[in-house]
Amino acid sequence: MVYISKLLHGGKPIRRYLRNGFTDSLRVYVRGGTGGNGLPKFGGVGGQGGNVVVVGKESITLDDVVRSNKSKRYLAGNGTCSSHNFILGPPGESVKLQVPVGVSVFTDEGKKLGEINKENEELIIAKGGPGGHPRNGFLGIKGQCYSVRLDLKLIADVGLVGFPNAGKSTLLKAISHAKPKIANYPFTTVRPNIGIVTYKDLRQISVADLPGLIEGAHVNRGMGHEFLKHVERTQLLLIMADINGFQLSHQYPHRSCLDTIVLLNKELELYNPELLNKPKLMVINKMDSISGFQKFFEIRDKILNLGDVFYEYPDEMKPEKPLIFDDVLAISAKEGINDINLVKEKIRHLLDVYAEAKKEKETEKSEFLSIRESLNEKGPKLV
Ligand SMILES: Nc1nc2c(ncn2[C@@H]2O[C@H](COP(=O)(O)OP(=O)(O)OP(=O)(O)O)[C@@H](O)[C@H]2O)c(=O)[nH]1
Repeated sequence: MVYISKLLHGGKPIRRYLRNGFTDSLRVYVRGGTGGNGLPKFGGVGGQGGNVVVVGKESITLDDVVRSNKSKRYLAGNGTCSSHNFILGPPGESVKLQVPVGVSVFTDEGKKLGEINKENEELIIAKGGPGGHPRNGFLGIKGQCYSVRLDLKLIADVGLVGFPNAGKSTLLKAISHAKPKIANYPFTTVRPNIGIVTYKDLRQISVADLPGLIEGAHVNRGMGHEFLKHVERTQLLLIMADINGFQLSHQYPHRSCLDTIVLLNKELELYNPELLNKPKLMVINKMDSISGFQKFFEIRDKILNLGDVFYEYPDEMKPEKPLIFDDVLAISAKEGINDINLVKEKIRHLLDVYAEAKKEKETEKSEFLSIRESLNEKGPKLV
């Protein structure tokens, strides 16, 4: 079975967090080793303290990291002091901490130490101290020590974003084999769900369904922006809205479908304006509702030229830059079997078109570089 799933996924193992529930943040304590003391009498230099290094692994989750070391402390070995037998003290042993691919490492002050994007990629997160030598009075120096946060961002191809109750989980269930929780109340989805969409030619595309966003998410209303980090690495944003709009409860105003799209535009922009540059597919759901199509045709052009309607909104709701969609689809995730196929095909088409464009751009860039290199070789020599 594992072999078959590996085969279907193009020979690569399917990331474990794509199959299971997962922890997406973990705090651990790390300490680099202390350098060994030098030997003044002979000018001996102490060994360097070992480092704490994170190493990327596709096949593990942050839960595995906890299970493998419940203390969550990673202490590298100290360097050996210089001695008669070893004038240059041997270095301390480095500690390797395996983490899932997609992890970024931050200090408690929020400084980013780096990220792991590939299998076996390594990053030193706590350096060992130098050994004692003449310039530091032959006294070994302590290594770096602090707590760090391992922050996992999903690496899914498509990210589903929308207000609560828009039907994101229903769509995910319909297009993939995922089994998300579906209910007629907001915030049914409290953590990201991942589904794998399989096409007839066995190509597989991963889709992440994120908890619903609401207006004011940037000030932590609803689930806040916490989950938006997971769409940063997706290639395509699938933005979903309910044709009937959304109302959190009776105390809150009812927002029309167009309002929710403008508000999503605003929240995405406040989180990270670069998200607006990603390819985007707009899906309007619940078209089986009464006068669904009539409502859709009233707003279709406005969705495609979103910037033109901003003047109708108060300043606090107005985004700086409009979302520009590659396409707008009107579907019923619950009733429309053909609609589901249409969404699947559209996702595939857009991913293929953008992958092709990216490839062409890279080829152009490398051709340009090689032309420049050859011109440099043959061009007039500047003295
Ligand atoms: N009429 C109709 N109802 C739908 C459709 N799609 C989803 N629903 C219903 O809308 C409700 C919310 O659906 P979900 O899929 O849980 O919505 P969600 O966007 O994942 O919601 P959160 O988890 O709160 O973010 C459920 O009662 C669904 O049955 C549709 O196409 N038509």
